[in-house]
Formats: sequence, structure tokens, C-alpha cells
Amino acid sequence: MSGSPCRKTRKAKKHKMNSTLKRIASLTSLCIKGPGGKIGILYCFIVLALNLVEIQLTLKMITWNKDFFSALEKYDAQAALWQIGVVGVITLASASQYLIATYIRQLVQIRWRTTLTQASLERWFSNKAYWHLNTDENSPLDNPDQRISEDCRIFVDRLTGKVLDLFTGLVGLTTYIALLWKLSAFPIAFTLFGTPVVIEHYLVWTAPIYVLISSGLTHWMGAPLMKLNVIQQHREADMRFALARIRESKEAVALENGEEAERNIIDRRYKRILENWRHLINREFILGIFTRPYFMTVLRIPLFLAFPAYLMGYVALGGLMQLGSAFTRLVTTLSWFIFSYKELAELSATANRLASFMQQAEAIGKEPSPIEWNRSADKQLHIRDLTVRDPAGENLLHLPELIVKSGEAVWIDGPSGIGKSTLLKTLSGIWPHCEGQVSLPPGKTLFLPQKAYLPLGSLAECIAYPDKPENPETIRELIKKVGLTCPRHEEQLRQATELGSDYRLSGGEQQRLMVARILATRPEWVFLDEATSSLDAEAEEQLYRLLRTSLPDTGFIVIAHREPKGLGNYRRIDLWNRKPLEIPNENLRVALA
Ligand SMILES: Nc1ncnc2c1ncn2[C@@H]1O[C@H](COP(=O)(O)OP(=O)(O)OP(=O)(O)O)[C@@H](O)[C@H]1O
Repeated sequence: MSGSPCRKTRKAKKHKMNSTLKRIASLTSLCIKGPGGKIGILYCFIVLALNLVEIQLTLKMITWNKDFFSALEKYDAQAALWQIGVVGVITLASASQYLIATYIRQLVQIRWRTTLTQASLERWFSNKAYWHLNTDENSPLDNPDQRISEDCRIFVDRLTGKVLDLFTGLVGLTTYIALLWKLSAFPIAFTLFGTPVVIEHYLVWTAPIYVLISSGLTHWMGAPLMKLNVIQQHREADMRFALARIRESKEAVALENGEEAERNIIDRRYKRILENWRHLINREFILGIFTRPYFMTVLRIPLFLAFPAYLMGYVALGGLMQLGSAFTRLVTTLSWFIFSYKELAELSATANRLASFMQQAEAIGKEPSPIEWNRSADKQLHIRDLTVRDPAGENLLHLPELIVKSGEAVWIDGPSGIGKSTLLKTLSGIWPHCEGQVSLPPGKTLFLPQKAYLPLGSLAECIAYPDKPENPETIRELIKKVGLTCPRHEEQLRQATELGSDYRLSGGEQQRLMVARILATRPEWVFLDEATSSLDAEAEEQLYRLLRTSLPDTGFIVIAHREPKGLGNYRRIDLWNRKPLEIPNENLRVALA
């Protein structure tokens, strides 16, 4: 039997709830295991202890209500004045408790957020997850880069806020129930359909019924909020991404007068935000119809409910006020769920997003590599039976065998789109759609794409990237060597790297910087993907000559559409030829799939 649809939905909801709780627990344990995480637990206990002090202060305040109003009822000015002093002391203690607890709670947040952010970054960078993770519009993993900073903050904030409140609430609940039980030792009697009904301690029973009905209504009305909040964050992040992309490509946009087109893209994304926002505010409005009056009356209702006890003469005015405030505290504590609905929705949505990001990033490392990687002991790069495909599974290239000795140079050229860059991505180990065997010789390898990458930081850091920078004098010499000799270059280079304004350098100048990087990092193997395409032929030749003479033992694999003069003796892999290609070297046979 497959079960009724209703039961199935309930089962699915229960399963979802369980997996959310598991995710919250696993992220919390990650926070605790990090540096200073255990001290965080100690701090949480201190916050809990302070919260228990707050419960005691609340009990004092409930008693104060009785004493103060009794004094008023009796026109006892001296007692009333004394109670004003008492309330001052309680307020002072309560404010101190609140400030210290909040401060310690924030100390926990600093520790745990740091751990969670580090853990996310570790997964983001390890196995190049930032490259592999599918983050397009239809992916459930939206804008993970933005999530790392935002979700880690929200998760820790809600966890240390709401979960500690939950524990405090549970203690408070038992205390207030016990107090109300003691205070409301009188029954309420009425007739229902001709039958006399007497309910002892009726105020204690009324509170949970009142809150249960209210919580049920809140959940029913507010349930769609969770999904709408997730969609809203997704769309906001999409718009931020589109805006950041314009900043990144501002030169192309400005040159192509793309303002209107860009404006349309942003407008479309903003429209999607508005669409969901409308649903969100409608739903918040519906929820508010209930929660707003609830918040406003929650402090009055107890008085109305305790009123019959006053009329029946069970309590005096002071007792009524004491009952009212005890009932209010019980209802407020029970209402924790209602007051925290939005934040709880955020906590669960954030936990789900963060955990699924971490799971997906971890899964990347677990997938076996489609390439059989070996370490070659003979200082040769050895590729055997390598097939490179596109993501749809269509063959792009097939290399039966290619051996490159250290210090050798290979030039690969062929038509656009044939798969040259994809071949380099395969050799770097990031392209998953391939198979074959690759033996890499030991030593450093450097892959440089056509578009130079200038990381944010000092010029020395940019040149030495990804290694640690050398001394500034060496850097200055290297910059001169690659032809950036003009005095104005110094300031431009500083702005390009330190301020991230790489558009201040011409394409050729940026590529000269990349040549300086090869000279600074001195790799054993260099893979260049049209990395000199913006230079004029003469400059290109000079730079290749510089590379070959400075790094005579380095193997060069160069993808270029024009002959890399200056590279010295090189072998050519000509992918223009559509038939299997015989190259003079016996070891090198290239065929197009
Ligand atoms: N990340 C990717 N996702 C989907 N398809 C891709 C991806 N990268 C490359 N391709 C496809 O693989 C094919 C080969 O692309 P590749 O960039 O390797 O060509 P190329 O020979 O280097 O071209 P060019 O000389 O124009 O740079 C192209 O059809 C391209 O659309």
C-alpha cells in the first residue's frame, strides 16, 4: 500500500524537518570543533546562567506587581515609595544581565562564525569547488560566494540567539507554571449545555490552550514565508551579481555603449525581486493580521482572564496584578515560537543552504578522476590515449600519444572551438569530461590563460602569484625585463593591482605582467593559452626569447593562433588537419576525434 496523499505529505514534511534538524546539529558541531569552539560552549553556559538570573528577576517583578498595587490599594504612600526603589534595583540588575549576556553571546558568535566561514572557504577552495560547482540560475546552489559570508553570519546569529532562548524558555516555563499553579489555586465554575463545570487552576490551563491555538494559526498562515524568503534572497543575490559583473566588465560595457542593455538586464532581475517581494509582503500582511493584534493584546488578555477571580473575591487588586503578570510571562514564554517564527524560518533555510553547499563541495573531492594520473620519473610529460569531450559528451580531441621532454617546446594551433583550451584544462586536472592517462613530471607547473589575472594586492604579490612575493628590487628588474619600463607604468601597475583597476593597463601590458610572473615563479612546466595574443609580433618574439633563455630547462606547451617565433625549436601540433596527423617525432601522433 502506498498510503494516502495526506499521509505522504505529512511523512515528507516530517522527513524534511528531521533533515533540517540534522543539518543544524551537524553545522553546530562543526562550530564547536573549531578553534575556541569549546570555549564558545562555556560562554553559552554563562549566557544560560545569566538568563536564569533574568528569570529570577522576572519572578521578583511579578511579586513587585502585587506589593506595589496592594500599597496603592491601601493608600500606603511609604510602601509605594519603597516599591519604586525596589523596581529601580530590579531594572538595574535586569539591564546589567541583558548587556553582559548579549556581549558574551556576541563573543560566541565571533568564534563560531569564524570557524564556519573557514570551513566553508576550505570546501570552496579545496578540489577547486569554486570552479566545479554548478552555480547557474537553475542550480539549487545560488551564488555560493555570497552565501559564504551572509549565511555563516545568519546561521550563527540565529543559533546563538534562538537556541539559547529555547533553553531559557524551557526553564522559565516550568518556573512560571509552578508559580501560576500556586497563585491560581481557585476554580472557575460555569454551566455548559446544562451541565455544571468546575475547572481548578483554570489560568494554568488557559495559557497553553491560548498559545497553542495562536501558534497553530501562525504556522498555518506563515508557512509559505519560509519558501518566499529563500526565493527573495536568491533573487537579491542574482541582482547583486549582475551589478558586480558590470563593474568587472565596465570597459567593454562603456565601449559598446551597453548601458541600456545592461539596464534592461538589471531591470529584469529587479522585476523578479519585485514579483516575489509582493508575494512576501502579502503573506507578511496576512500573518500580521493575526500576529499584530496578538502582540498588542498578549499583555491585556491575562488580566481579562484573571478578572473573574477578582470578581469572585479570590484575589484583591494586588493579587490580580500579580496573577496578570505571572500569566503574561507564561504566555510570552510559550509564545516564543510565534515571536521567533521568522528567525526560525531563516535559521532552517540558512542551515539547509549551507549544509547542501558543503555537501556538494565535499562530493567533488570524492569523485574519482577520469584521468589516470601518474608521476613520471623521467622528467617527461607523457600523455597517452587522452580523449577530451564537451559537457554534452561529444568528443572534441583525441591524443593517442604525446611525450614532451623537459626544456622542450610544443606549439598547438587549430581552428577555434576545436578544444585547445579544454585540452589545457584537462591537463590542469579541472576538466571532468575526459579519459586517458597522463604522467606528470615532478616540479612546478603554471597555466596561464589569455585573459591575464591580476589578483588584488601589491604589485609584488601580483607578479609572484600564487607564490609568496620576492623582494621588490627583483620584481622591479623583472618588470623592466618584460618591457614595462616607462615611468608612468609604476603608478598604473600599482593601481591595477592594489586597487583592482586592471583596465588601466592595456591587454598587452597585462600579458607582459604574466610573462614576468613566469620569470618570477620559474616553473618547470608552462602551459600558455593564447597568453601573448594581445602583443604585437615583435614584442611576442622578444618575450618568448626572454623566456627560453631565462628558463632553458622549462617545458613550454603553447596554444596560439600565430607561430610563436622566439620559442626556438618547437614541435607543432596542427589541429587544422582533419586527418590523423603524423608528426616527425615518432612519439607524437595527434588525431581529431
Ligand atoms: N565550461 C564549458 N561548458 C560548456 N562547454 C564548454 C565549456 N568550455 C568549453 N566548452 C565548449 O568546448 C568546445 C571547445 O572549447 P575550447 O575553448 O577548448 O576551444 P578552443 O579550441 O580553445 O577555441 P578558441 O581557439 O576559440 O579559444 C567549445 O565548443 C566550447 O563551447
